[in-house]
Amino acid sequence: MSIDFSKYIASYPDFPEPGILFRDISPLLENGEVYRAATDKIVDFARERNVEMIVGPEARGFIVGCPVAYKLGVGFSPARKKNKLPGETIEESYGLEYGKSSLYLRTNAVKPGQRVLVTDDLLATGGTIDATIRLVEKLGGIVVGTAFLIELSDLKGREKVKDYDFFTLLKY
Ligand SMILES: O=P(O)(O)OC[C@H]1O[C@H](OP(=O)(O)OP(=O)(O)O)[C@H](O)[C@@H]1O
Ligand SMILES: Nc1ncnc2[nH]cnc12
Repeated sequence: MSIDFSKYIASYPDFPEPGILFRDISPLLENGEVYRAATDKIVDFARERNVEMIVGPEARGFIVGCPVAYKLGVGFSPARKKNKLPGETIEESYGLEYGKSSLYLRTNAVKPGQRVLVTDDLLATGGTIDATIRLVEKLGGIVVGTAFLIELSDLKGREKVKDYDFFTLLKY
């Protein structure tokens, strides 16, 4: 039976600020069968690319990337926001649909030449995924794919990841 994943995305106008139509993945996550089916699609995408490591940005990139890492038996390293990661880290800053921020990755997170999948829940302007990719590449990792649950096409984030294999479950 094929699942209509769009039925499990909730939309909230003017959240977290006026003018933003927030696409919430919570209903998808709250349904075990649907969360697993969505994860399995990304697992298939990752298997075809011999992924050895997954990196996802805080916070929703963890929700998408961790179950894929578990299923593949590969590692997951979180790209975190300011003052969250101890030890030696590298930093990349980026702009958002709302706001500006920085992401940090442990300098040992990825080995040079490692095949890395970058995951997040949603691609909007592409700032977050671009910063995450830059972190991985700074450490010598090879980004073999980017995977999302949702792409917001109007915001043209796809242009930021045009050089990478791309997977999205849903497009708006
Ligand atoms: O393509 P972009 O324009 O960069 O936007 C997409 C990013 O924005 C959201 O995260 P947010 O920064 O709101 O953080 P959160 O996951 O901690 O809620 C979302 O989870 C993506 O990571
Ligand atoms: N419209 C949106 N909905 C949910 N998360 C987002 N992150 C950036 N833009 C977003």
